[in-house]
Amino acid sequence: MIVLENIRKIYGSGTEQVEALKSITLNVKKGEIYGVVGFSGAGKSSLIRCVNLLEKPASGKVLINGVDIQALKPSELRQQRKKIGMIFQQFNLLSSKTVFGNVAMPLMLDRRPGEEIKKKVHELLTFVGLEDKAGHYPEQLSGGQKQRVGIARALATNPSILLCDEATSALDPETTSSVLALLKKIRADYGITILMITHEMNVIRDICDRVAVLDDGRIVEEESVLNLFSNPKTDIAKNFVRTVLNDEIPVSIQSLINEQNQFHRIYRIVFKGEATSQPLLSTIAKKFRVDVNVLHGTITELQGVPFGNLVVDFTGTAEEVERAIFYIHQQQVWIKEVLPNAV
Ligand SMILES: Nc1ncnc2c1ncn2[C@@H]1O[C@H](COP(=O)(O)OP(=O)(O)OP(=O)(O)O)[C@@H](O)[C@H]1O
Repeated sequence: MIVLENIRKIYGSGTEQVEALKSITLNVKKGEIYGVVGFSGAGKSSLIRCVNLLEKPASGKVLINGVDIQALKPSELRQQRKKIGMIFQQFNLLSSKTVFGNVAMPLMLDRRPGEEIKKKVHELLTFVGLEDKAGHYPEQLSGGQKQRVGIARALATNPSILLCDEATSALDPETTSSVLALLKKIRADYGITILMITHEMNVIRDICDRVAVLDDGRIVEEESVLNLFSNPKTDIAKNFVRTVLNDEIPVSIQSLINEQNQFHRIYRIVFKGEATSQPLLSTIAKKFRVDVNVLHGTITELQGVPFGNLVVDFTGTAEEVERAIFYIHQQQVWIKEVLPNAV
């Protein structure tokens, strides 16, 4: 659906040159919600703007539905761009136009008949829940309402792709949730493929299927959201995951970790999906001669799948603890000993 092949983006020239994207390759599938997360300056805006050629790559290919859009004539590119909607952090609404006028704008530029425009704008405003705000001006709207207008406008030309440029970064948490729910509905109702850039890992957790971690112009990790959250590999991905899943072990527990011995050992257990509903720890306590004590943990939901991260203290003979650990491995549950200074 969206394929980027070895995209490089360079700003400036000579000694002032900045290589914002260093050979980016990614493939967003039809109907997918794909997130790119990175800190400020990582290259997120450059990346998303290369998808509709608002920025021209220095080299590499951009394929949309198999079409190399850099090879299109200007008129063909204009047609192609109608299939790629975009929403922005600062909404980019025209303050001199009403809500109706803003949503109608792409259709007017496309010279559609007035009746068709009226019908379509009404349909879109109903879809985003703003049918009663058609005559209002942007300054009379809240941030969340402005973004809904931005979304309605982006959908006006029936795009197959929606690009979201930090679409919720200017919104409070509750409004963010409602805008994310609307984006999910767009995918469900219209089958639109969504590519979003964000620095907020909670956005990735709540809505994306897959995620790429961008650092200094490179994708350093790409995974399903479930896999990235359960087993981030790079330090930067670990830091992003920590911003929403607090898996750091509290200082009060650190001393217990340092005092571990062969009868008293501490493990981190990561449960995914069905494993979270199994009474694993009570089974262990019954099946083996070990005491199990949960020291710390969180349980959340990722992509509709329950996900748990627990720090557990096992007490028993070394042999019994090993048997219990072996049993946990057999249940397809991830478990690893927490060693002093390795938390
Ligand atoms: N027009 C420009 N001219 C020169 N350098 C630029 C330009 N736009 C971006 N850059 C540089 O390219 C790099 C990537 O910037 P980009 O805006 O893509 O990152 P970002 O991850 O979106 O950051 P932020 O979240 O702060 O917007 C940065 O070093 C930035 O300074």
